[in-house]
Order: sequence, then C-alpha cells, then structure tokens
Amino acid sequence: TDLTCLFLGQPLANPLMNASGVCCRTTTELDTLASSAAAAMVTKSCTLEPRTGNPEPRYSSLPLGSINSMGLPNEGYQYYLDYAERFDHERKLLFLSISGLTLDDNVEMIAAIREAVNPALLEVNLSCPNVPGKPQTGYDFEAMDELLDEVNDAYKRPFGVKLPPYFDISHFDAAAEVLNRYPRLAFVTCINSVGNGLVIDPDTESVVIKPKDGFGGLGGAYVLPTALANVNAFYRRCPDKQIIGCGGVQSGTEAFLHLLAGASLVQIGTALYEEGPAVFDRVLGELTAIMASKGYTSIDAFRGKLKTL
Ligand SMILES: O=C(O)c1[nH]c(=O)[nH]c(=O)c1I
Repeated sequence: TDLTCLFLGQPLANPLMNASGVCCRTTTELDTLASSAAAAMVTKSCTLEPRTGNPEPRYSSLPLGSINSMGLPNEGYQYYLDYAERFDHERKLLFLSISGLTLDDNVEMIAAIREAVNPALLEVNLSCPNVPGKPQTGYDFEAMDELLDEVNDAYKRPFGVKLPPYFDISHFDAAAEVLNRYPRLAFVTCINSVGNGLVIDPDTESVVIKPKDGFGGLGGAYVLPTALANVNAFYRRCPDKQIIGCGGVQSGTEAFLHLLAGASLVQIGTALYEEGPAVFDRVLGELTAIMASKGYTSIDAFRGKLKTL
C-alpha cells in the first residue's frame, strides 16, 4: 500500500500534517513535528509582532472535540521566517501560516517572506475567529478579494489560503469565485474551526474557556461533516487548485473520508493536541489498513471519487 501524494508537484511520503495552531508555536514544537511521521507541517499563524494571546483557560477538550479562543498567540513572523530559513526542506514540506491583523501587516510579512532564500509554502489565514474586534476576512468576500489581490501582486510564488467553514451553497459559490480569480492561489485549506461555539459544563454551570464569555472555535468530531462538505465543495468548484482537508480527523477513517471528498493532504488538530505526534503513526496505520481492506494500492485510486446517490 503506497501512501505517496503529490502536492504542487512535490512527492510526499504520506498525506498527513498538523493543523496550524497545534504543536507549532515554538521551535521545540516545530522540531517535534519535523521528527514525526507526518510528511508535512505548518507553523502557528503569525502576526507582525509577537503576541501573548488571550487570557487562559483558552483551550478545552471534550469527548466530542475541542473549543479554543487562543487569540493568535505567536512569536512574530520573523521567528517563523528564521525557522524556515534553517529548515531542511528536503526532509519535509513546511508551510508558513500568516494571519496579519491588517491588510498592511499581511503585505509587510509577505514582502519579507518573498525575499526568503529557503521558501516555505505560504498559507494566508483568512479565518481566525478569536481576535476580539476582528471579523473574519473569510466571511467578507470583498475584503477577501482585496487581500488576495495584494497577496497575488506581492508574492510571486504559489500560495494558499485557510478558509473558515461555510454553511450556505451561495457562499461556497461566492468564495470559490474569488479564489478562482487567482491562478497562483494553488491550494485551499478547509476548514478552520467552527467559530464562536459555546461549551457549557453542566456540573459547574459555567463556560469552559475564559476569553469572550466562553465563545470559541470548535474542532474535533463536532465539525467532521462540515469539514467534509467544505473540502468537497471547493474540490468541485476549484478544479485547478489542491484542497487540504482539516477538521474532525481522529483516525484513519476520517482521513480516508477527507481524501474521498477530494483532499490532497489531511491535517490533524484536536487529536494531535490530545495525543501528541504519535497520532500520525496511528492514523497512517489505520489508513493503510482501510486501503488494504478495500484493495486500494494508492491514494489516487480513490481520492476525490466520492459517490453520490
Ligand atoms: O485563536 C487562535 O489563535 C486561532 N484559533 C483557531 O481556531 N483558528 C485560528 O485560525 C486561530 I489564529
């Protein structure tokens, strides 16, 4: 059973990587990912200046998933640029995620990243749900088009975006129409957390995270059907782009479903947070077993081949 995947023309040993934000804020965490079985990895979304993020507790996990309102804590973009410059890109595909607080901040970060000798793949996060007072760019199609136009001009290499979940067919259509205006926008990562959920503990009768009165982004099993829908919606609407699936991957089964829905790579967030990097070995083993039981000898044999009724 061969798990090899092609991403932007580069062969990878398998389709797995972390979801941005999990196990990827510090060089120690990033080195852990570099030593893991994952074939690719992405840095924590960064801003121009370092940020401490929201007050704690800002993450909580439950049997069905997680809720977070981290508030974009990161070491500042130069830290991740330095990590990318030192990184052995032959060893693993490295993505660098940016989430500037303003359009100008994004442009300034991109201008620096563009000069980098050792380029990581740029992922522009349009979907952070947890910075108080900052509405998500991904839910404002005009702002999204304006930002992508700037990124496309400033950054002459292939890049991608991290999208929030959409829940209306007209929004899939509108978002895809914007994305398809940019040929160098080569990949689309769906989905970011399902924004502003509210987890309440029946015993304490309280919310479980401190920021924003307990409102935060949902991950884990809660979001799997929404993640699969977004992966498949953009897979159908953006035939010239590759889709990275994120959301609800806890075993080989969900990784298989994301691939079936059209994903080229599959990210693991909540389960990585809970289990650590061994989750990649476990999920790879489970995915291999599922493929063997179905007689698939390669991922291309079933990727995107979701059946409808
Ligand atoms: O609160 C965060 O740091 C955060 N949390 C998320 O769930 N998604 C994001 O894109 C970000 I930037």
